[in-house]
Amino acid sequence: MDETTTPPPLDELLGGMQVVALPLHTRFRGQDTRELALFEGPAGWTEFSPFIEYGDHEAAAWLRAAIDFGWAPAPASAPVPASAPASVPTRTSIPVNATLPAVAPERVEEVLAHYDGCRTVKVKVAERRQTLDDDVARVQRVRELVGAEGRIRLDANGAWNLDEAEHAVHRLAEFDLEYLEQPCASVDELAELRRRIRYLGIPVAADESVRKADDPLAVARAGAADLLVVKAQPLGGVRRAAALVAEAGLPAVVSSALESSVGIAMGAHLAAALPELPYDCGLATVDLFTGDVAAPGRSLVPRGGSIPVERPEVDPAQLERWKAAPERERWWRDRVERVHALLR
Ligand SMILES: O=C(O)CCC(=O)C1=CC=C[C@@H](O)[C@@H]1C(=O)O
Ligand SMILES: [Mg+2]
Repeated sequence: MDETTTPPPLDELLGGMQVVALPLHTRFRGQDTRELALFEGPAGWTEFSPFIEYGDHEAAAWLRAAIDFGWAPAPASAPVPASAPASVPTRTSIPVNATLPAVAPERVEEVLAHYDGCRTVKVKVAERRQTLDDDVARVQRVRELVGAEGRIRLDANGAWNLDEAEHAVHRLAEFDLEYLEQPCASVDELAELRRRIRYLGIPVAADESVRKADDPLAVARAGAADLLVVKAQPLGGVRRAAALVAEAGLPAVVSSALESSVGIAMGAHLAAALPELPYDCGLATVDLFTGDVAAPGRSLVPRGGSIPVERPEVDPAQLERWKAAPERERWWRDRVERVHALLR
């Protein structure tokens, strides 16, 4: 636990907990609905949303992050660790990318229309039960739509082996790629792929090798990535993630964990605190939902390609509208109780 944020008692956490199930307009990560828990702490609303299949040990970092964002004292009075950059935001808005699930080319235009003014598109590739031809058709359609000035990055979620990744890059390089996110699963494979495709000049980004690793700095130390994708919740919160970026010494892209506007605000505060932000951030994913917990018109969705660095006001009517079923709420209460016990 960050020494500045002692976990509140369990009763205090559970007392104000709200569990919602937000529908997605397009299937993402094999899911049509995103379940998440919200708490209202003294510093404001905060989110705890490890994916359903994650175990308690992995979920502990997500709870630390939620507590840090909802219970940390105001930045001005907080004694932050020397290794962490100031948590006072240095930016007031964050440029963001559109996130395109692995849809058929016919649907690309409709999905991208949700993202107002985004010049960068992250395209999901290497989806199960799809082929490289499907990826090529999707990326080709994106390039047609964004024009020569648009930026295209790909995310394979570690699904390719080394040779598949090398082959895929050869097929997809003609579409002028900004970077390749987690093309292979292991740090060794990333390092070797990076060596093999260096002549193409396409950077390799690490995502799962940071957020799901026992040692999130190992990929940077191994020289296996050109940049890191960092997510506030899995890395234990804004301050811990910012300290990790500083220690890694690599450029970073802040990305969402498919959160409501409350969790996205946590990501926006992380992006605002980083000294350098050379890439658009993956924080536009509220646009993948058909509902949110913020009041209508107040969601953290891009306007003109950016989101503001602010805590959205949570709307009781939206909490009621998207309230999870009672058995799912019980499931989340049990989870919070178990994970809270791990923090002590
Ligand atoms: O980075 C983005 O553009 C959006 C966020 C995003 O892609 C993800 C959010 C949540 C879970 C992940 O499978 C996925 C990712 O792999 O980056
Ligand atoms: Mg990723």
